[in-house]
Amino acid sequence: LPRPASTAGSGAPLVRKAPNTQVLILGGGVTGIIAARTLAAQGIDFLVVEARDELGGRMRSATFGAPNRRQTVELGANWIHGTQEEGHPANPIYELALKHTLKTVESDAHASIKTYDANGAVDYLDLVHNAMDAYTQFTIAAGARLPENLVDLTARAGYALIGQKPKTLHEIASEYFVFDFTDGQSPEQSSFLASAWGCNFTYNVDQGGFSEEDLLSIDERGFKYLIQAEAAEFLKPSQVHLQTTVATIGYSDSGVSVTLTDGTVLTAEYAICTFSLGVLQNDDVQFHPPLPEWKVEAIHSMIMAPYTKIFLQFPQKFWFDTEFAVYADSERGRYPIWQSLDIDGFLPGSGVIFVTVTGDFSKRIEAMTDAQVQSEVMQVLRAMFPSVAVPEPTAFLFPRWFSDPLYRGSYSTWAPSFVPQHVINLGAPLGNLWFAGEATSEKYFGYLHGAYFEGEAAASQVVRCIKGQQCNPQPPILYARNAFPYNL
Ligand SMILES: Cc1cc2nc3c(=O)[nH]c(=O)nc-3n(C[C@H](O)[C@H](O)[C@H](O)COP(=O)(O)OP(=O)(O)OC[C@H]3O[C@@H](n4cnc5c(N)ncnc54)[C@H](O)[C@@H]3O)c2cc1C
Repeated sequence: LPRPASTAGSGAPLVRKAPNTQVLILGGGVTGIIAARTLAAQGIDFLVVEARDELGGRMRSATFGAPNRRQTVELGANWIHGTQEEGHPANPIYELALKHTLKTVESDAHASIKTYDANGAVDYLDLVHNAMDAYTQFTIAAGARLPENLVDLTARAGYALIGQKPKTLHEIASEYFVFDFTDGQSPEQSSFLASAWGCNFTYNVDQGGFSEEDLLSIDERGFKYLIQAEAAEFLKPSQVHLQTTVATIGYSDSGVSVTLTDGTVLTAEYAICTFSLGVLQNDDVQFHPPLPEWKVEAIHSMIMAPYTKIFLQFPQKFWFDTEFAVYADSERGRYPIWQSLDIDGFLPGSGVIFVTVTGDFSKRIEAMTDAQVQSEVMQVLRAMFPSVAVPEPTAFLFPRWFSDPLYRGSYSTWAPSFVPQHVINLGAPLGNLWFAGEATSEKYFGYLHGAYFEGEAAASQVVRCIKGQQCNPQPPILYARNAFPYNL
């Protein structure tokens, strides 16, 4: 919308009251775009407000590499986790990928692995496979607790219950590959129950999951293309404001008023806030009135896990021919998981390899300079390949999700103290302000498909409210209480 010139410089906030805009969608990631599509299908007017200069949110790609060897790499989401088995429901992200002819390749974290430690290549693949089997036992043990209504525990306690106590560096690195590399946090920090069902609801067809297949996007248009192409089918230019950052959100039972960082005020009957859990935790956006205690408790009882990929390009490939490599350091989680893009079927000849770090280690390195991180990474690579004269990389890229005020981390995971009441409260609306995002998904938190389903669900509820149909959001639970009191 054009900025009214008359009030410029007067000091008074500009009020852009978009005529007929009934719903403001705050954030243009998967949740926001699918919410917008749901409203568009019902003929409801809306406006998407997004701080960045493109849609996609945490589906974010970059062009990386030396000038004559540029490649598209995925800084954020890269996999479609679970596709479809015949006769079973499909992952909606997989359906979008098919619809928009996204180029993907099957990714095999179960078989295409090589193992290393500080002395170079050492074969402890049997331990990696043991860790995979242990995780299956872990999910079964967690599943058995649900019908009994047994309390949640840390994933570490869950592992102990199945007798799994990794001790050697190789065992610890193997556990990391299976656990932290997915959950983005350590077993000490994560929920036993939710880690298990998060896996089952996506991968286990018997539990309503999609399939065990993972696809990796290698599309040069970027993984984000699938959501941008979907948006292009229905989104009119007047229905989206890019490079528009929300500073405050005011809410009541009769409407929502959003103040942008330039002072402009947007008003609407309803709003759907899709900002990440990390943004909500970090007070990057202010709420008026301040969020009630039950909302604050829910927001801070979940974890926004940092998951960071560090990309390197070399003139020549000198590393493994598998897709993955696990590196066991004396410090758990120190540059442990390596992925090669320079393999057949992926991006052969690209010279690109990347390493992923998670959790507290990821936070630690975000505070360091690129040069310091590169030096640590190179130390590890040289330890993994002692007989190779490993050169300095020709390109290096290290995105900092945790310090980015638009994300403040990579994706949500459940802490053991995050109870069912909290997930209801995280998604519960405040007056006409609704909340949706991957984090509000009980079954699929953390995933793109979780974001998809939450955007669709929140917008469907808002449609019902607008149309005057029965629209009863689950009311918040003002006090999440213990079933059994402490006896102090
Ligand atoms: C490194 C990484 C790897 C991942 N890997 C995978 C994977 O392989 N597979 C998978 O399924 N999932 C993966 N995920 C998770 C997945 O990306 C998310 O679950 C999903 O993209 C979340 O979508 P969303 O719309 O809920 O949130 P977001 O994508 O965060 O969308 C929210 C939008 O709000 C905008 N915004 C924030 N603050 C403001 C503001 N103040 N004003 C205006 N706009 C604002 C943001 O720019 C963003 O576009 C990964 C995430 C990361 C970061």
